[in-house]
Amino acid sequence: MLDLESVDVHYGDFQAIHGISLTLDEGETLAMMGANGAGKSTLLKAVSGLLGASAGAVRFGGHDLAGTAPHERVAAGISLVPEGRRIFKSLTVEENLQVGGYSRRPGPWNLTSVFEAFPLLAERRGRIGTHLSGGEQQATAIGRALMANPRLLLLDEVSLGLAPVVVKDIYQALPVISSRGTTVLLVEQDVSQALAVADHVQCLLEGRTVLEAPAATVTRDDVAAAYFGLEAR
Ligand SMILES: Nc1ncnc2c1ncn2[C@@H]1O[C@H](COP(=O)(O)OP(=O)(O)OP(=O)(O)O)[C@@H](O)[C@H]1O
Repeated sequence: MLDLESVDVHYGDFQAIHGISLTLDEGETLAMMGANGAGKSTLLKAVSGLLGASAGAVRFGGHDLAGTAPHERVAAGISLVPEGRRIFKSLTVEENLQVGGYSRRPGPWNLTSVFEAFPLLAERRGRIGTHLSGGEQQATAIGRALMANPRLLLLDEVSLGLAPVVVKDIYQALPVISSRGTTVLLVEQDVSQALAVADHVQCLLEGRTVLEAPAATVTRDDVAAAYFGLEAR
């Protein structure tokens, strides 16, 4: 479904991504890991179209996305949940979800299925954004992206700044999301959570891939070593 081939990304003269390749099949979950500044968010921006690749190719369903604007990528089935839980704070949970479904594709996601994936949201459906906890805001942001019925969901650091018990709640939804056929590319610094939900993991160091493997074959120590550039595989 998603295929990156030797992608470079620059911010002006600064090269943040160096020749990254990855493949992600339909229904799979890939966790992208790495320390702060490794290039994870930059990579998600190159897939969602917020940044262009300066070399290499980003293909979605076999089509090269070069020159395709972010809103066209959303229409094609790519939805990004950016870092920072940017929901509409003056709207209720349900209104936020409805905004996400404004230009929806056909598919399994609607208010009922989002509330099934995130039972905590069902109880808060009439509550406005300012009165939600960090975890509830994060769940709303993910639910809002699902309402568009993406084929590929990009999640940037969903656990950032949340208490471990809340992170567990959010992560419980991921197998439900996958079971409905949605493909997920997630950026995550919480190694245990990432290994628990992902089919494949990829670890970046200074914009380069230093580890790429099926999640079941990787240990926390492998990832820690890759984070710090101690071992490549
Ligand atoms: N707007 C920008 N202009 C210039 N350089 C940038 C910009 N955004 C990010 N960078 C640089 O690109 C590199 C990769 O940043 P990126 O945000 O992708 O890393 P990350 O792995 O997502 O880290 P974090 O966990 O801190 O978000 C870093 O060296 C960062 O300083």
